[in-house]
Amino acid sequence: QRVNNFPPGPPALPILGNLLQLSLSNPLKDFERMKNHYGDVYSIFIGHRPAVILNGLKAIKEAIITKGSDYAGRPQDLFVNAIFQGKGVILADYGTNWKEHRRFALITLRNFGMGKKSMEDRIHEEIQYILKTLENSIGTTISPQTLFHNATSNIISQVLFNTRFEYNDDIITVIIRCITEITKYANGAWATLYDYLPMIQNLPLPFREAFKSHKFLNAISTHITFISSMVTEHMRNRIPGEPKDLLDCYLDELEQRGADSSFSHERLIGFAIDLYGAGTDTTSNTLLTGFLYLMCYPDIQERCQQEIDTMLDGKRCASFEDRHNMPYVQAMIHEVQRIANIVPLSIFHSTRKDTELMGYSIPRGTMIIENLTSVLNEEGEWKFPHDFNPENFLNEQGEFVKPEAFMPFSAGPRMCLGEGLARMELFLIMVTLLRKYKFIWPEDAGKPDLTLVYGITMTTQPYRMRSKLKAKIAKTLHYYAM
Ligand code: HEM
Repeated sequence: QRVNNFPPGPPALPILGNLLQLSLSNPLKDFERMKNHYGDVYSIFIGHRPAVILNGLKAIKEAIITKGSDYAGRPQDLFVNAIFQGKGVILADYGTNWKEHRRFALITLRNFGMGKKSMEDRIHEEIQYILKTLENSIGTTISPQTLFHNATSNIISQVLFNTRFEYNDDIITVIIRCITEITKYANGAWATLYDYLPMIQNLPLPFREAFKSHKFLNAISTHITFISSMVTEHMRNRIPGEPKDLLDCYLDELEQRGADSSFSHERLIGFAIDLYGAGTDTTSNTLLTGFLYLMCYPDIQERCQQEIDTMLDGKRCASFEDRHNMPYVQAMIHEVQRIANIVPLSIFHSTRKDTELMGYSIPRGTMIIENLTSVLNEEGEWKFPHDFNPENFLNEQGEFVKPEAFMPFSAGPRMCLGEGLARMELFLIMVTLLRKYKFIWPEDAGKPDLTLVYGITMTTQPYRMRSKLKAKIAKTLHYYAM
């Protein structure tokens, strides 16, 4: 039963709630259908538990920005909580642990060079490996999935562990596969069933055994083992007071704070798992969507390249500051992020007290699902809500403008804390690659399929791409080989 003045929604069945009205493999269309029927704020029942779905800029803004503190909790009784046990920052509920770890992450990432030269250097170093891989693929086609996942994983790995891995390294290949599986399984059919019907956790064998040996749990335990080994290695080899990476900084902080803070070795593992996973899968999937669209829209690719060539003329490499002189490229990258819709339902929030939204009453502890998809393609907020068109981010003078409805990183107190790093990576990687290569959809690859695959993060269908040295670059190759 919906309590008085609770947002409306479809009638729910006993035990199952609205389970039968949602596709377990991709509920995005069902959410949109319900929005058209019940309005921007509606509710569904996940088993016996109510959840409120927020759609559109107005409702989402009121909740997570205007009343941000009321909506900044995280549900603590989902499948993913049972697995990760609230040790990191992403799933941690509002409170001292989350606040201290979030603050520490933001400060440390900034000190490691967010917006500063050193982070740019690290990203440029990794770009050299991407360029080498592309160089070796000339005359043939490559699958960019592994390439971009390896590159973004190495960038965050440098920040966390001061380590990078070769692209054919066996360990990292497994770890990246685990991360991509986790983001698909964590809100896939199995996890959703567990959340809808928590009683399945207590069913007798062999069901539980089958569940325990499921690929998802294997992926998580491999990932945890990898991060734990990194932490152990840092504890053994670090020089106190001389941090080389974020793990060292954390261990220094732990020593200074002593036993009664929220910092601990165990929490460090959860924290590093979160940053590593969130830092890898999101940025790489955005790049994958970006290059797929640039191949499908060669005119947009070419216009970006013209701007890049003009603005970087005589410069050895791009710097993040250059974005201010490249309105079209900026617009293209933001448009890629809008279309890529990387985290379509954000990470679920929860209310911290009884509150209100658009006239409805929302009790404390209600699960809140921010439907970011509904804002990123909201009619009335975009010039071309359903097309890929960088004009969505350009004003009549051709200047770059960022509409309020651009929120792929969400907003408010729980907003993505890796935004700065992600934006720098996207800009430097896309600009450097587009400066040197033209990307072409292989003639024998059939028609490109732009349908994205649903998960906590959206991914493209696997595809192959052909890269060709740009004519101007081909002539001056020696310059870049320096
Ligand atoms: C294009 C890239 C990225 C996108 C689209 C993205 C998007 C998001 C979104 C939508 C959230 C949920 C915010 C909320 O609950 O309201 C989030 C949270 C988070 N992201 Fe990102 N992210 C990206 C890159 C990164 C990177 C590179 C890192 C690591 C440095 C990172 C670390 C995190 C963390 C730790 C949280 C949890 C914040 C909290 O609960 O306080 N993300 N991100």
